[in-house]
Parts: sequence; C-alpha cells; structure tokens
Amino acid sequence: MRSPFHTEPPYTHGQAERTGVLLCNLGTPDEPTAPAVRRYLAQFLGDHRVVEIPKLVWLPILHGIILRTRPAKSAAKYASIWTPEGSPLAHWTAKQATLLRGWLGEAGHAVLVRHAMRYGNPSVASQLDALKAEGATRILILPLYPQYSATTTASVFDAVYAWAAATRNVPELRFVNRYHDAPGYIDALARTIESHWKTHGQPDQLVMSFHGVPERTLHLGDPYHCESRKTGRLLAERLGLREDRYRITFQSRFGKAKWLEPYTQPTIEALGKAGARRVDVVCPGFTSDCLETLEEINMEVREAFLHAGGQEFHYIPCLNDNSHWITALSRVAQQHLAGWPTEVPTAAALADARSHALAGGAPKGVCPVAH
Ligand SMILES: C=CC1=C(C)c2cc3[nH]c(cc4nc(cc5[nH]c(cc1n2)c(C)c5CCC(=O)O)C(CCC(=O)O)=C4C)c(C)c3C=C
Ligand SMILES: [Fe+2]
Ligand SMILES: [Fe+2]
Repeated sequence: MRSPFHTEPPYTHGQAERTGVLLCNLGTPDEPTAPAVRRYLAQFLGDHRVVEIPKLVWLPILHGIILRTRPAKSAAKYASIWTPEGSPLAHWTAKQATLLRGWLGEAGHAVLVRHAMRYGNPSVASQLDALKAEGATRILILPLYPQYSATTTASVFDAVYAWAAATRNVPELRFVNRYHDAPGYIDALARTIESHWKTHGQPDQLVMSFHGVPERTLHLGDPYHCESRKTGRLLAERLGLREDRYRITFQSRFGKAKWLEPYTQPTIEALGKAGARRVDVVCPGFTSDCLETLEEINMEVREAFLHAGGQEFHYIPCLNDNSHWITALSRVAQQHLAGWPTEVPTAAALADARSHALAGGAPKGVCPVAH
C-alpha cells in the first residue's frame, strides 16, 4: 500500500540530533519575466490568507483577468530593480541566513540555519526536508516579518503545517509570531536612520511606511496595524522625534477595498504640496529591500513627491545585512531556542548511542536493538 506520507529513510539509532532555524520570507519571481511573475503571482494571490474572497468567485477573476494583465506590468517593474545577484529580496534573505548562522555559531549555538520562501523558491517544504535530512529533530520557524499578520506570518505557518501533515517523523516545531517591539530591532532601525542623517542632515518629515493590508482584517482580529504603529512609535521615541516630525503610513494597496490608512503616496504628495522641502522615507516592516521599497517607494513615490513641489526625497534602505539587525535577529532566535540543545553532539554521546545500537537481540525484520 502506498504511504500518504513523504518517503523517509528507515529509522536508525545513533544519529546526531540537531536543532535548525528556518528563516522565512515572502518570495519573489525566479526572473523578471512575465511567465515567471505569472507563476509567482498565481501562487501568492491564490493563497486564501492573502485574498479572502471565496475561491469560487476569486479564482476566475485571478486567472481570467489579473494573471493576464498584471505579470507583464510587474515584470517590467521587477526588471528595473533586478541586480546581477538576482532579485534583491532573494539576495538579502540568503545573506541574512548565512550571517545568522555565523552569529549564532559565535554565540555557541551550532544550529543549522536555512532560508525559505513562502511563494516561489526555495520552498518551505524543500527546506524543511533539507533540515530533516541534515539531522534536525527540532526546528524554529522564524518569519522575516517583525509584525504579525495573517496575510504573511500565518501563511508561512500554514506552509509548515501542510509539510508536517505529510511527514511521518515530525520534528519538534516552534514558531516566532512577532518581534515588532524587540529592542535590538528598534535599535538597528534607529542606527540606520541616524547614520543617514549624520551624512545628509535631517528632513522636514520622516515617513515610516509599512506594507498595507485590507482595513477589515483589523476589525476581524489581525494585530498587524497595531504592531506596525507600535514599531513606529518606539522608533520615533528612540530617535527623539516629536510627533509633528514623523508620519506612519501604509503602502502597496492592492484592489479596490479600503486598506489601512493613511496611504503612503497621497500623504507624501500632500507634504510636498504643503511646502515640505525634504522628506525621508524608511520602511521598517520590510527587513529586506524588494520591489515594494526599491520601485514603489524609491521610484514612484519619489517622483510623486518631486512632482508635488518637494525638493529632496531620501529613501533610507532596509535592514538587509546590517550587523545590528543580524544581532537583533540572533537575539530573537536565541530567546525562542531556549531549552533546546544547540551544541554539536559530542563524540562520546554518539559512540554511546551506536554501542547501544549494536547491542542487538530483537527478532529479524524489526529494529535489532536492545532498547
Ligand atoms: C511586509 C509585509 C507584507 C504584507 C503584510 C503584505 C501583504 C499583502 N501583499 C499583497 C499583494 C502584493 N504584494 C506584493 C509584493 C510584496 N509584498 C511584500 C510584503 C508584504 N505583503 C513584499 C516584501 C513584496 C515584494 C516581493 C518582491 O519580490 O520583491 C505583490 C507583488 C508585486 C506586484 O505584482 O505588484 C503583490 C501583488 C496583498 C494582497 C497583501 C495583503 C492582503
Ligand atoms: Fe505584499
Ligand atoms: Fe490598536
């Protein structure tokens, strides 16, 4: 009879038990072409965590209208931010995983660290399989979203549950829901802004722009709005900014429904029209630069501000591979790893497990070990 679960090697004694961390991000197309963007958007916008319209109504609209028109337009935008290393989001996420592995190692935690994308590659399932193949029996799921949203964080968790539901020998799993107010995260953001200001001076207004979500999700119990606003308030306090020197706004509206307000672009245009000479924009909810920061903010919104009469527009990059940010991420990971063994098993422990395995004596056909 075929098993409904993924094929696994037979259980063997005496293997090194390892702890793993899986850094999860949203994902990005494999290349900046319409077919690749179509594949990516089909998976992304077909996720009921992202678009909550009943599938029977939504899928004909998605496949019949949106996926016929949007991919070519989005591909052109992706082409404008693509780098020799590929998509910025993919590049920074991979680098963050490498750096986090090093940081945790320095702190004495010999954990396996990999990264995965909720949509596109490398998939969450493929990286969980890889961690398991490397011996991970405990895995910490760490989304690269400081603010919890059902549209992003919970969707990553869905992918993990789906993998676990098809796995026989499931590792112990832990999930990080949020770190929107972690002091190290706020500090890393503040240092990035302060270092920009040290070179360029201060603006009339600092705009903290977060990705938006439909407003109704707030009324249905999603804390994303409140967590984003708290990040913004803590950041302003850390920078010593008075309330009239900064704004918290929401960007990247998708579709016709009301999203969280105030919207980023109209706010910045209004600032330009009202005579603000210089605006600086930072995107604290994005831990890597991506299409939504490099194209939407640094190109579209920049142009709108200058067109509205503004003189200087400064985009302050995301945390990316900033060392204070990696320190913050490693602190979040260590907090959630507490109580799990994170050292490499000693030779003595492995030898003990193996000699135990050699004790033998059970009937043929089952595990021949004296347990
Ligand atoms: C940081 C948190 C994010 C939330 C919350 C979020 C919600 C959300 N997004 C869409 C629709 C789109 N988002 C797109 C790109 C995109 N979104 C995020 C992050 C969040 N999204 C990132 C990091 C990116 C950039 C990815 C990259 O490859 O660089 C896109 C695709 C781009 C396009 O075609 O315009 C769409 C579409 C919805 C509907 C939503 C919540 C309901
Ligand atoms: Fe998005
Ligand atoms: Fe609130």
